[in-house]
Amino acid sequence: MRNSNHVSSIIDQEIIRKDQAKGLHNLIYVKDLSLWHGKQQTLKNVELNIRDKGITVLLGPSGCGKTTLLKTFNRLSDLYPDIRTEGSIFFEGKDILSKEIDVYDLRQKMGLLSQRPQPLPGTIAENIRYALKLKGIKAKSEQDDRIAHYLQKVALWEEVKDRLKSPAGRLSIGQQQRLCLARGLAIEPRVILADEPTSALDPISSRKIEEQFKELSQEFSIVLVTHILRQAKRLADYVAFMYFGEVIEKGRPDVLFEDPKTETFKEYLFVGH
Ligand SMILES: Nc1ncnc2c1ncn2[C@@H]1O[C@H](COP(=O)(O)OP(=O)(O)OP(=O)(O)O)[C@@H](O)[C@H]1O
Repeated sequence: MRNSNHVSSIIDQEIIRKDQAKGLHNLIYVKDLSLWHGKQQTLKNVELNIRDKGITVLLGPSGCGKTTLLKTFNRLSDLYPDIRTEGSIFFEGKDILSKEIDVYDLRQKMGLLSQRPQPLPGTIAENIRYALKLKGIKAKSEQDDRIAHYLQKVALWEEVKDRLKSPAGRLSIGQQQRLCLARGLAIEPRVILADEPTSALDPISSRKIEEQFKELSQEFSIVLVTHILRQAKRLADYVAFMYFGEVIEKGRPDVLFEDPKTETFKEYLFVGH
């Protein structure tokens, strides 16, 4: 990852001051971000602000770089040795691409919900208890209270309260995804990064996840990757449309969907993915 220094946070403070003067509250600022996988450039000069609270949707056809962008937010991109970046991502006054960043801390603040639910081996309760232990919550009674709290928060409590000690793997895929969301919330993130979180789910389970996202967006910033146009229309407070590694249109959904500027986005809307 690229090196950076305190100049980043000075720039960040200036941008924040300007935004606040305009009544905007942004949490993440992506500035001129480019990313290469080896020789292939996957992200090209991305400029994007992620709102503080609400749902920012990264929309676009397969292979346009949505997941890659999402993974740079919690530095999961570090896992690939041939990745090189230029540009910055400002979050809480720091450039998260800089070497000085505590990646462990960053990943706690930027929780990731992946396409396929990935429950831990063990029981339903243990899945959340694990996250609570990571947060340093040791007392069993407090852990139990919080397990109930987070399962309620994802509307799973009524379905599982009598079988908390049964294996998480026995839940339906939709329930597993809500359990993973509850486990992520137990870490108390600031941002929820969701990579096509409903793609493995049936329509009813998908709708439940969408409802949870709407509720959670009052409290958290959610960055949602999807290529489903209808889902973007249902959920987005802000949309970035990506194409071949570039953000080519962005803005409020009412404006963006009603008045697309580029032929590419018009065609995407017309085909209606
Ligand atoms: N680890 C990697 N090594 C090399 N190339 C990669 C790697 N990860 C992604 N790519 C390439 O980067 C490009 C963007 O992929 P990415 O997964 O970010 O797209 P996407 O918009 O999320 O697509 P989808 O909707 O299909 O998941 C693709 O050309 C992909 O092949």
